[in-house]
Amino acid sequence: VPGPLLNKISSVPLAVGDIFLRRNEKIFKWHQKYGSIVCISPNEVSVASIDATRKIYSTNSRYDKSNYFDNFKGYGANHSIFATKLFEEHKKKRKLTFSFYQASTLYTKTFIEEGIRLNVRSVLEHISILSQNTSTIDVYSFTDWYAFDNITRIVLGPVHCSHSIKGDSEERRILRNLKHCQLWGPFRVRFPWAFQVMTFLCKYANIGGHLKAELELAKWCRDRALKALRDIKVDQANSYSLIHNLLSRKGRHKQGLDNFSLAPDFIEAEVLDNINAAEATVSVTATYAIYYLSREIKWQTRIRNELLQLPRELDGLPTFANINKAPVLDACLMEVYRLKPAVSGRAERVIPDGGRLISGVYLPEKTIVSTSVTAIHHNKNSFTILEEFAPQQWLDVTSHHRSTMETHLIPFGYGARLCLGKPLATMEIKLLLAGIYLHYETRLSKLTTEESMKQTSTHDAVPRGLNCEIQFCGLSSCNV
Ligand code: HEM
Repeated sequence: VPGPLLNKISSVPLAVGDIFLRRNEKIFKWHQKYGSIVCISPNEVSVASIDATRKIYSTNSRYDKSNYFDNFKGYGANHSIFATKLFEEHKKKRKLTFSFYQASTLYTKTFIEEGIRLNVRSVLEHISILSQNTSTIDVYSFTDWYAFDNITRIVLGPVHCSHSIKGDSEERRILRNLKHCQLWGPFRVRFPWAFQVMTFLCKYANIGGHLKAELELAKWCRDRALKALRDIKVDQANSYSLIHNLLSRKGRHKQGLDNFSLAPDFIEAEVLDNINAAEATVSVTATYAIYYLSREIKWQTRIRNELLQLPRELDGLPTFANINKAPVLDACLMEVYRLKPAVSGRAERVIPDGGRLISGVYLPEKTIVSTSVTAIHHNKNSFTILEEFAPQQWLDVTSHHRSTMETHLIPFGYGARLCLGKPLATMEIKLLLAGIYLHYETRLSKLTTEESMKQTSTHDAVPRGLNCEIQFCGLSSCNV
């Protein structure tokens, strides 16, 4: 396999990339130098073509996930859908929540849209109050609360969900600590023992409280899930939530599923995993969207003009069905997905028995392979503008070229394990951006720099500065 000689005999170069949170950048540079398949570490290979991606991730290929996903075991031995490594076991489990998260379900349940719209209103109130007293607002905080409140409502139901946008709370503290914890994630994965020792020492020195954030979130989720499980009446038609959905399947032996997968332990693991999967990714993406739009005012103006043409509901927002069809907003989001995919780059799979031929190179069984999302998103045969935020390339394009671009846009993964939350994430982000840009013009604060917004290769690819200060100007006072 092509690649730097050192990578073939030592994992140090990749480990350095991990520790300095630059894994994705490093792998992309190796691709630029050595081509579409590179050795990134002994027994680890990265690919940068859609053909290879299809071979690795498609349903027919049946590759298992790597041991990296053991880091996401929910509680003890319980593997959620995301963390289940074996192809066949995953296939069975995925059926449990697949239909719940499909666009055809989510986009037709008024309960879901209503809940998200309420949270958009809460964000707008938060901005309105803060902008009277401060000149800039940290967008990365409220997008985080927003994403958390949305997913907890969908997973736990309206009674047991969080309300972190509404006021300072235990949840806000946990979320703040989780962000800091992200920066330690790659170190924890590389050196689990060193991380444990560090956590132990920090506990005694009474510092580094954020290192426990994942445990705190797990406890929070378990407490709420247990309450929700106790309170839910399965026959109650209007208690729509993931927990309700999983419980109402229990005992029905639908689709030949094993009973074990519906044990309360599995449900708890799934609750934690879905909350984890949805909170940071949506928040990071929405934050980068507001960042780019604040840098390029002309695009927020175009979004606003487009939204102003749409009929509004009583809460002042157009329906999601209409917002979702707005082309400029869509093009801007596509560019954010392309430039700042909220993923670690570690969608690792294991080459099955007998080995496989990938990109013309034979890879022996048990080799770990993954696609470099950064390399695919910077493919010059698919995208005309590579480095800049360029929504126009999604608008001024033939349908044939657009479909090539869409094939090369993979922030939600690919194939058999494509993100289950893609429709939900898109709905949340578009409704939030519509709410903000119908009421405010946003500008970059001097505190927000390219350096502070540099994307790290942490599990959810957070911005290095862990905040994003933005100026909000109410439209009437801005004369927009
Ligand atoms: C912009 C936001 C999001 C991004 C960029 C994103 C990205 C991803 C990616 C890349 C994967 C595949 C990982 C792999 O193949 O190893 C994935 C899986 C998953 N995501 Fe998301 N995600 C987002 C939002 C969400 C939301 C809102 C949910 C809500 C529940 C969610 C739930 C899941 C689940 C359950 C899986 C596991 C699917 C499986 O293994 O079958 N994600 N996500």
